[in-house]
Amino acid sequence: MEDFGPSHSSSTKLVGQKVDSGGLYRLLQCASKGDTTGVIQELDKGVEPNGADYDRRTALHLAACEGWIEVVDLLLEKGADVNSLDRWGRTPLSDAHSFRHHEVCKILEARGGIDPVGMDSQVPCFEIDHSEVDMDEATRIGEGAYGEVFLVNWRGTEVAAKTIRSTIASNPKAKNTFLKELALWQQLRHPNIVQFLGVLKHSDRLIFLTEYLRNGSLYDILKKKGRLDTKTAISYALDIARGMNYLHQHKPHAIIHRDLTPRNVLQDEAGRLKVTDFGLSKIAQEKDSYGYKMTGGTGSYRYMAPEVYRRESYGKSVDVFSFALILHEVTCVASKDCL
Ligand SMILES: Nc1ncnc2c1ncn2[C@@H]1O[C@H](COP(=O)(O)OP(=O)(O)OP(=O)(O)O)[C@@H](O)[C@H]1O
Repeated sequence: MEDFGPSHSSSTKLVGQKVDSGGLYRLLQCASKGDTTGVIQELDKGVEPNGADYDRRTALHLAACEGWIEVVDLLLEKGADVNSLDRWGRTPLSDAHSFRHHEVCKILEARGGIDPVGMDSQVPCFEIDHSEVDMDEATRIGEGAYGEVFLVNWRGTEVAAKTIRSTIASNPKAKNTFLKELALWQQLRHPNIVQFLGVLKHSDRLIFLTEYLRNGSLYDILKKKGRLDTKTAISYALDIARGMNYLHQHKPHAIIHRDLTPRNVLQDEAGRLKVTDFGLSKIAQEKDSYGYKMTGGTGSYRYMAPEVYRRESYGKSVDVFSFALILHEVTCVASKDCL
């Protein structure tokens, strides 16, 4: 996907002021793709190097996350703040540490970079003490195939707490697979991927926290609005494509979503779409052994490539199939009847 135009130019909240949001988004996109020429172009146009997206992620965070040495050097040269904090309290060095980009770590450290989250960024799955979240005060948001979702308060921020059904959590093999998927999710950082925050430890239930997206799912949006206008549809398509591209480009192995549906695409306050729940469907596909229902009950079969339910392939093509169907629906047919 080559178009790096603004996601939602009129509604997006940006930390960097005095620039059009399109310029800032292009800078962020170029930084995350290692496009040095694009970064220079945007900075030359006057885009502020410390501008940030809604999650307060700067171009330096994104370049450090991906290990783009040249872009990191360039941004620092142009005045990027080496210790800017994103919404999760992470600096560019925290991200470079997490992804083991040693050269980038050295560059950032030489410029005074610090990593406030320290070893937390290295652990396979960030554990949060259950006493930090009062589940008795939780507000139920909804329910999916794996369990209920609640709105809770964690460290002064509203976050989503996803509880996993006891039928799954009590099965050691299923629980283990779940934790492995969460450990992978914990490593991911992208503006179009829902941010995983951690697993509650010492809890009698399996509960994990993610960022809370107050506008709900694309499913809710389509149900309410029906077919979208072209501009919105393109902007949504780009958001999903960027998130999916990030998953598919993941090294050393591509991450295949397997359950990309409008219900698994959520919208933040700024109007940006983020993909969630990737990889977790792998567990549901082993439904027979764990005895719980497949997500198809809420509409997943509709978006599922034939090779998945024939259990022939779980490659990138299955996500492309789902993506194409979602695109078709948001641009052509989305109506209350088809959802
Ligand atoms: N991070 C979140 N922020 C806000 N709402 C959320 C979040 N995660 C899930 N939800 C809402 O909670 C409900 C249940 O979500 P969940 O992911 O458990 O199931 P689902 O995706 O709807 O269905 P399935 O599990 O069958 O795919 C949905 O309505 C979704 O919009």
